[in-house]
Amino acid sequence: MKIPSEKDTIYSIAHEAVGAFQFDESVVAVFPDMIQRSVPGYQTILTGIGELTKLHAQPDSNLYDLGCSLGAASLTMRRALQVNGCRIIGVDNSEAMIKRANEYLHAYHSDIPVDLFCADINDLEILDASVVVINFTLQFIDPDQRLPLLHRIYQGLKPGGILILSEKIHFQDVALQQSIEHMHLQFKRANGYSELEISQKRSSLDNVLISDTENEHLQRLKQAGFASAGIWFQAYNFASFLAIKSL
Ligand SMILES: C[S@@+](CC[C@H](N)C(=O)[O-])C[C@H]1O[C@@H](n2cnc3c(N)ncnc32)[C@H](O)[C@@H]1O
Ligand SMILES: O=C(O)C(=O)C[C@]1(C(=O)O)C=C[C@@H](O)C=C1
Repeated sequence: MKIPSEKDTIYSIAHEAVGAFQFDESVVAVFPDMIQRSVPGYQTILTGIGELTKLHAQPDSNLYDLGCSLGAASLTMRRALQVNGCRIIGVDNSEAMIKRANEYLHAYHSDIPVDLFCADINDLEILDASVVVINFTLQFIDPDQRLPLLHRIYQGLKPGGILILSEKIHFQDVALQQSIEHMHLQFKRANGYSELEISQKRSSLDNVLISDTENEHLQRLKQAGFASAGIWFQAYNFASFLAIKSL
C-alpha cells in the first residue's frame, strides 16, 4: 500500500523568519512526498526493514516503530511478518501524525495487530521485542536522552533481537562533509526543490535535527550493550545501522 501525499511546497514561499521545523498538520499532509524527495534511499531502507523483519522477527514478540510518523515502517513490517503471535507498536508524539497513521493502517484488514500511540518515546517501556525500528527519529531526540533510550531498547529486546536505526549523519572531515552534503543537495534539486526551499528548510531544521557521525552512533550502540553493530545501508549522508543483541 502506498501512503497518499500532497506535494511538499511548505518552504516554497519566502518568509521573513523561518520557524523551527515541526511535525504539525501542514507537514503531515505532505510528509510522504517530503521524505521521499529529501532522503536518498528512503524506499530502499523500507524494503530492507521488510527483509530484516522476515529474518529476525520471533514468534510471540513485539515489533516497535519508534517515531512512526504515518506508519510506513509499521506497514512494511506487517506485510513482511511470517511468524505468529506478533504485535506491532507504533509510537509518535505528533497527534496529527498518529491520527492520519491510524486511517492508513486500518484501511486494510490484517490479522496482525498494530497499535499506534501518541507518546514520547523517551517515556516508553520496551518489552519482549524482537525488532525495533527507529527510522530518522533519534536525530530529533535531545542528545542527552539518546543513550538512555538505546539502553532501554537493548534491555527490552529478546536475545537475538535487532535494532534498525536510520539517521542523517555528518562527517568530521570537512572536505568529506562538503562533498557528500553537495551530493545530497543535488539530490534535492533533482527532485524539484528550489534553492529557496532548500535554504528555508535548512534554517528550520537548525538545532532541531542534530546529527551524529557514524562513529558516534557505533560507540553509542556499543555503550548501550550491542556487541554487533554496523551500517547495512548508506546513501550520501543518510545511513541505516543494524544492531543485534547476542543470543
Ligand atoms: C522523520 S520522522 C520519522 C519517519 C518515519 N519513521 C518513517 O519511516 O517514515 C520523525 C518522527 O519522529 C517523531 N518524534 C520526534 N520526537 C519524538 C519523541 N520524543 N517521541 C515520539 N516521536 C517523536 C516526529 O513527530 C516525527 O513524526
Ligand atoms: O536534511 C533534510 O533536508 C531533510 O529533509 C531530512 C529529513 C530527515 O532526515 O528526517 C528532515 C525532516 C523531514 O522529516 C524529512 C527529512
